[in-house]
Amino acid sequence: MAAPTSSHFALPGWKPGSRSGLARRGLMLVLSSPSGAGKTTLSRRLLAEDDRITMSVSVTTRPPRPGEVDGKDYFFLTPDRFTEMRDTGALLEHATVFGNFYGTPREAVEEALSAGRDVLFDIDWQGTQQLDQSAQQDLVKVFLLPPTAGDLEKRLRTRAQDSDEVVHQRMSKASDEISHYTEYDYILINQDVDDSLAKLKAILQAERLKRRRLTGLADFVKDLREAL
Ligand SMILES: Nc1ncnc2c1ncn2[C@@H]1O[C@H](COP(=O)(O)OP(=O)(O)OP(=O)(O)O)[C@@H](O)[C@H]1O
Ligand SMILES: Nc1nc2c(ncn2[C@@H]2O[C@H](COP(=O)(O)O)[C@@H](O)[C@H]2O)c(=O)[nH]1
Repeated sequence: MAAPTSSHFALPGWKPGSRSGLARRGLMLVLSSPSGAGKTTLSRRLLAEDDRITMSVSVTTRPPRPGEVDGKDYFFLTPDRFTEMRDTGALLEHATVFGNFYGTPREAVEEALSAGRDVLFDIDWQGTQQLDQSAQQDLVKVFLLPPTAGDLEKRLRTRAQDSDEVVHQRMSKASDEISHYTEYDYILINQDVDDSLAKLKAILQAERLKRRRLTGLADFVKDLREAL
């Protein structure tokens, strides 16, 4: 496992390779919300400010929006290719959302986690339920709410990347999506992006310090106690 590089989980006295080195398996930070509440916006900000978290790039059969880049925003697949990945177990979770297929490629996530990196997911409640069954201990689930229904519609419209029909379809599903908020650990009302980002970073920092996530802690404490 890679040596920890941040003071967030390197205790005082930690030296690379030393017995008291603390490492941890990465955690899986899930963001869900009704469409347009701000997951993509917050994810980009978090990724720009935290170099220990990696985005899970989903596969989808939805067509690219203007400006979206294949391999960065999504891997855009044909339905046949998506089905092949799903049927060969290459997806950690998958769901049909707004009539398109979406899924999380397994390999990249497993590699990142075992290297001690955290992974950020922008997925819906169906995918979150599936991850909860397979990776409950690693999962941190955050649900974003818009401040008002009017704000949500305005955000979908000002994003200006979807047709009126698509905006209408997404608004009509928002209430159902929101009904799943009770399945999440944390709720952020995304009024102000800077404020939401600060809260998201605080959640991440606290979750990284959870005792059960730290490997090597028992040895560290043993060494410490022996030296007393
Ligand atoms: N706190 C905020 N205040 C005002 N506008 C916001 C806020 N957060 C995001 N937005 C804007 O709302 C629009 C939708 O945001 P974004 O694309 O991040 O939503 P999303 O949850 O990722 O949507 P989807 O589920 O459809 O992918 C964007 O134009 C974004 O700039
Ligand atoms: N279960 C999954 N849901 C996903 C995945 N990737 C994205 N999504 C969710 O789909 C909707 C629509 O996204 P959009 O980019 O078309 O606006 C949104 O709720 C995403 O969170 C995935 O891999 N699995």
